Amino acid sequence: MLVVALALFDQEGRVLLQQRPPGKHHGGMWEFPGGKVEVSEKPVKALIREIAEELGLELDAAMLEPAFFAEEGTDPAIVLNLYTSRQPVGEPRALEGQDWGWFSLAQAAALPLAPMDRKLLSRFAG
Ligand SMILES: Nc1nc2c([nH]c(=O)n2[C@H]2C[C@H](O)[C@@H](COP(=O)(O)OP(=O)(O)OP(=O)(O)O)O2)c(=O)[nH]1
Repeated sequence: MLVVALALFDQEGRVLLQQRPPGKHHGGMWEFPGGKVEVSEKPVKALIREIAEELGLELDAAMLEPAFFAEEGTDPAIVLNLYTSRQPVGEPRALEGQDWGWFSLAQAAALPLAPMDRKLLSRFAG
């Protein structure tokens, strides 16, 4: 299964993270926004769709830079492709009622993160 997610940075170098709803897989843990790529869907299009659904932000493919990936599990194996964007995108709105925020990399690392998101975050910290 392919999942796409976005590390969106603001002008202060903080990254946007959101909290997974309670009751879902990894409920209550923090993650980069994104979601599953549908069959026959181009991954970058899936990411643009998910960001619009979750945060009300209209992104353009040209704003998205492929960054890192992580993988875990079997049956199904999950591959998470992370993109970055550092361009101003307007004010996010939590359209699915989720908590979200801008975090420095140190603040982000102190949150309870979903496992693949933690691995990906550590790539930015160098
Ligand atoms: N971001 C993230 N997702 C993970 C991790 N481990 C893991 O199994 N997943 C799964 C949970 C979800 O099935 C999927 C992420 O896609 P999603 O955000 O659209 O999932 P969802 O829970 O909203 O949707 P659903 O499973 O209820 O259909 O990847 C992880 O470490 N980080």
